[in-house]
Amino acid sequence: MENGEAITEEQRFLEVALARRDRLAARLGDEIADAGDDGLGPARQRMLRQRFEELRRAGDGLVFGRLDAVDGTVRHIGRVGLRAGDGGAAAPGDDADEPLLIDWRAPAARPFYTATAVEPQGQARRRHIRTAAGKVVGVDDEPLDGSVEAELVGEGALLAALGARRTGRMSAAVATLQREQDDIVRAEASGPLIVQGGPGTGKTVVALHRVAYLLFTHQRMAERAVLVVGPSARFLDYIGQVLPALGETAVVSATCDTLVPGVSVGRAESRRTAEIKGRALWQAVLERYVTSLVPQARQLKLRWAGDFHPVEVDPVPGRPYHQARAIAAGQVHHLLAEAVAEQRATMLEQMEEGYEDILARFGPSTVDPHHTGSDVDGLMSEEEIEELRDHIAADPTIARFLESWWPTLDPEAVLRDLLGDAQRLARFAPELSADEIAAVAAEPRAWAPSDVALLDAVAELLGETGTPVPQGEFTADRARRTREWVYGHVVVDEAQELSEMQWRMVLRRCPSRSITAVGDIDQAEAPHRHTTWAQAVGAVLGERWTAARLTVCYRTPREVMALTGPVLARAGSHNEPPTAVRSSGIDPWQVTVTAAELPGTVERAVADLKRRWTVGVIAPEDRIAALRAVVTDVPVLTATQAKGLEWDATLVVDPDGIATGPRGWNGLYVALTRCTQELGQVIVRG
Ligand SMILES: Nc1ncnc2c1ncn2[C@@H]1O[C@H](COP(=O)(O)OP(=O)(O)OP(=O)(O)O)[C@@H](O)[C@H]1O
Repeated sequence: MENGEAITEEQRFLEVALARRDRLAARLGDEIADAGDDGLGPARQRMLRQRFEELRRAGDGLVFGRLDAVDGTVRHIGRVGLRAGDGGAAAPGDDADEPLLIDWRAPAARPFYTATAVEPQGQARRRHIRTAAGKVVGVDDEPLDGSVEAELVGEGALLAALGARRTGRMSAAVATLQREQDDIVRAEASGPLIVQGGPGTGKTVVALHRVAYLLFTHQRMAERAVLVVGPSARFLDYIGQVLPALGETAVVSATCDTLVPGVSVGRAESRRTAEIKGRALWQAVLERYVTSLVPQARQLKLRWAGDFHPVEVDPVPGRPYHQARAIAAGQVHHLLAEAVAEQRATMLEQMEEGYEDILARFGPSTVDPHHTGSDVDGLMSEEEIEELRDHIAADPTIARFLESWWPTLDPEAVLRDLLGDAQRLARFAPELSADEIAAVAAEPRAWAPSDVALLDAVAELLGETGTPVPQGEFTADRARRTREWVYGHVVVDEAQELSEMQWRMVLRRCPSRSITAVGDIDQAEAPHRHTTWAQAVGAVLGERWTAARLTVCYRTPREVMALTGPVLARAGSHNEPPTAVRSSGIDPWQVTVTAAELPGTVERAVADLKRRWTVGVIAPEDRIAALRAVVTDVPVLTATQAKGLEWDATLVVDPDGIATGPRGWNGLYVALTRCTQELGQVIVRG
C-alpha cells in the first residue's frame, strides 16, 4: 500500500476514534453533572472524573500504532482504550463491546513494543502512526515477517521523535518505547527494582511510563497512589506534563527535601555534614536517643478526690514513643480508678459506721446518687469504675501530671536538642569522631536537606499524636499531606543521589517495598561515597533487590558520546558507557579563552546557538552568578542542577573547573551528556 493510501486509511480510523472519544467524554460529563443528584458514592464519582480527565487529555496521539496479525486481525493502539460502542450506539454491524482502540498498557498491546522479526509473536506488521492536531501526518510500517531486520522498534518514528526539537518539557515516548524499556515498564512490582542506565537511556521515560502502567494494571495501587521522587523542583516541573498526558492523576511528586509535610529546608549545607548526616548509622542513633526519652517504670503517687494513690506503670517496650505514652496514660487512668475503688472497698470494710459520710468524700462525680443508700453494699460496680476512669481521663490535673511525667514531643525539637548538643551526640552517636560531632553540633538552626531524612526518622520513632488524616477529593491530595501515608508504589529518579537515610525515608512510605529506582551511579554527585548500587542500597535493602539495565542512549548523539569515555574513566566508573543510537552530524566544538574574555565569548556563543536550538549553559558553581549577568534568557546551571534535563544544544563553560570540584568528573559527565544535537565547550586558559 502506498504511504498516501495508508495515511488516508488511518485518517478515517482516527476520525472514528476521535468521535467516539468525544461522545464518551460528553456522556461522562453528563454523568458527573448528574452524579450529585443520583447520590452516587464518592468512589464512583472519582472514577468517572478520572476517566473523563484521561479522555480529555488523550488528544494528540490518541491513536499512535497498529498491529496487523498474521491471521489478518487488525488492532489499533492508543493512549486510552475505547470500545466500538463507547459514547453511544456502535456503527451498524459493529459489536458495541468490540475493542476499537487498545490502551497501550493492556496486555494485548504488548507485541507493539516487543515483537521483532526474530520473535514476531503472531504479528505480520507494526505500524507507527504520527498525528498532529487531529490529522495523520505520517505512517511508518515495519514488516515483522523477516523481510527487514531492524534493531530498534519503529526506527523511523523513534528517530523522528529523537530528532525533534526539545521544548524544555519532557514529552511522552509512549509510541516509541523500546523493548528493553518496555521490559522494565511492565516488570513485576513485588520488590525493589533498581535500574542502572547511562545518560539518555530513557530512565525517566521508563520510570514515568511504569507509573502509568502500574496504575492501569493494579487498581489497588491507584487507591494508595504512587509517589515519584525526583532530584529537584526544576526536574519535577520538567517531567510534570508527562504523567497527566499518560493518563494519571493518582500520583504525588516530591523531592527528598519536600517529603515531610510541614518541614521546609531553610539553608544549604556543606558536603561534609551532608555526608555525615546521610549515613545509615543515624537510624540506630535516633532510636537510642528517642528510647532514652521514654520515662522509666516507676511508682507514681496520684491524687484523686483529696487522697493519694500509688500507681505502678510499666512502659511497653517496642512501640513508638507516643503510642507507648497513650498506652501508659490508659494504664494510669485504669489503675487509678481501680485504686480508688479498692480504697473505697477497704474503707468500707474497716468502718462499720459513718457509711454515708465516707461515700460523700468521693464527691458527686464518682457516686451515682441513685446508688447511695442502704440498698447497695457500697462497693463500686464495673460500670461505676469505668465511669470513674472516664472522669479521670478527662481530668485536666491528671492530664497535666501525665504531660510533665511523659511529655508529648515535637520531632523538630527532639532533633534540635540532639544535633545541637555535642555531649549528647557523643553519648548517643559514639560511632562518630570528635571532629564529626563538632561539625554537626556547630551547624545553624535552620534545617538543611540532610536533616529532613533525620526528622522523618524521629517522627516515625515518636509516632503520631493522633492528628486526623487530612481530607481531600483525590487520593493524591490526602497522601501529599500525610507523612505516614503508605503508597502503593514508589518511583525514585536519579536514585544514585540518595543517602542511606534518604533511602530509609523512601522505604517508610512503602513498607511493601514495591519500588522502582532508576539512576546512573556514574552521575552521582551527592557527598556519599558509593560507586556501586550494592554499596548505595546495601545498608537499607541488603541483597533483596533486583537489578536491570538500560544500554542504549537515545539523547546524546554519537559525536558527543565519543568524548565521554575518558571522563567516565576519571569518574571511577564500573560501567560501560551506553551506545548512542543516533548521530546529529554536528561535531562538538571548543574554544579556549582567557578569564577576561569568558563572559563575552559565552554571550556570543549563546546568541548564536539560540538561533538554531533550545540552549542550556552549564558551568562551575563559582562562575554561575557572573554568567547569569550576561546570559539572561537561557538557563545557566551547575551540573547538579542540570541533572535529568536536556536541550538541543549545551554550552559547557570551564569544563576543567567543573571537573575539579568534589565528584567533579561525575559532574562533567552529566554536563557533557545533556544535548540532543550540538555541544560547545568554552575552556578557560591558565
Ligand atoms: N523510547 C523512546 N522514544 C522516544 N524518545 C525516547 C525514548 N527513550 C528515551 N527517549 C528520549 O531520550 C531522551 C533521554 O531520556 P531520559 O531523560 O528518560 O533519559 P535518562 O536515562 O533519564 O537520562 P539522564 O540520566 O541523562 O537524565 C529524552 O528526550 C527522551 O524523551
